[in-house]
Amino acid sequence: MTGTVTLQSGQQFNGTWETSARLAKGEVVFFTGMTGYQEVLTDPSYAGQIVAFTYPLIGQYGLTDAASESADIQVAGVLVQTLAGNGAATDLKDWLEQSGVPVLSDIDTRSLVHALREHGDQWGVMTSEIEASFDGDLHQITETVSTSEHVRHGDGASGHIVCLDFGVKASMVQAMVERGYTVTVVPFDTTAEKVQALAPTGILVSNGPGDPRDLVDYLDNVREVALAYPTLGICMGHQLLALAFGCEIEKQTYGHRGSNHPVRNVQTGEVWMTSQNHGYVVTRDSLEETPLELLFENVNDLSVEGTLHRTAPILSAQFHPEASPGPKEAQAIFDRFDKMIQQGVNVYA
Ligand SMILES: NC(=O)CC[C@H](N)C(=O)O
Repeated sequence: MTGTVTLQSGQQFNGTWETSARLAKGEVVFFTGMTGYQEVLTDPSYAGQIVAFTYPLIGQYGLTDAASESADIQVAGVLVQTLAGNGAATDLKDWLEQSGVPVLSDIDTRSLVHALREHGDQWGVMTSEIEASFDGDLHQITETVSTSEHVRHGDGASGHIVCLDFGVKASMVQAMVERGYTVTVVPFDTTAEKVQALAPTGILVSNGPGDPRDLVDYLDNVREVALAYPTLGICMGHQLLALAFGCEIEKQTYGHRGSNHPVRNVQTGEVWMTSQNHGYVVTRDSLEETPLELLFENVNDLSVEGTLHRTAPILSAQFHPEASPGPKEAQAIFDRFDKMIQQGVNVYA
């Protein structure tokens, strides 16, 4: 059966409709990593987006429990050149079918990515044999991906990290559990008072889907919590900390989504190859006259990749140090956070 993805620019790409769900709407973005489709599909940061994979063969190494970043597939739809079955019980197509996620294969992903790079990431509709309009828009979906209750991970004695969950990836929590921490994941809107009642020694402000500017109502709370304890913000968490301390955010023409984005530490000159997944960025000029200073920059486009608070132990990264998928060399961020916590600053202590 044939199917089509139509971009808001009017461009259409035809392919083979692979699953029974007939319709998907969402922002169409592209991921450039050669591997990691399971991690991408289950990363809550992609919730509501239609993801095009630029690597032409997707599904060929099956699925493993350990590679899922959350319990379910999060993306709204999938665009691939070749959907490869692996002939085993862990078949990507079967899983997408069971999850009700529409998939188009035989898409000319190279042309599609050219279109997105020219016109920008944009709203799109995937359909087969039905008419569909472009109604709807990207809305804030944090509530749908954040935990509704406190969830504890690990029981390490290094300290207690409270994670404000804007759509956290499992491997981000795991990175701190591996460093001997107990991590409690709490709803994104948990007040500073309730966070304090959990007696944290550090705060993790997580990744997540959507436009951080839609979360203005929560910025005062994020700032209050961050100023009280050593804090690490990753991706959405980094963007929210930046907004909370007075920086500005803009939408990129097309996001950074892949496993080979080079990032330079401007203090040491060291360059890491990083995993990334974002469509918004902190504007570099807006750092001036805020308490945040630039710590990391993107080697390709010089965009802001991370900050340090000038006086408080607050560290943030636009990239994903937990990788999953991608190279692990930026894991040093978690070691630095560990060190910040061990040096210990807690305004309530
Ligand atoms: N991975 C993330 O946390 C993404 C943050 C934000 N939704 C963006 O696209 O920029």
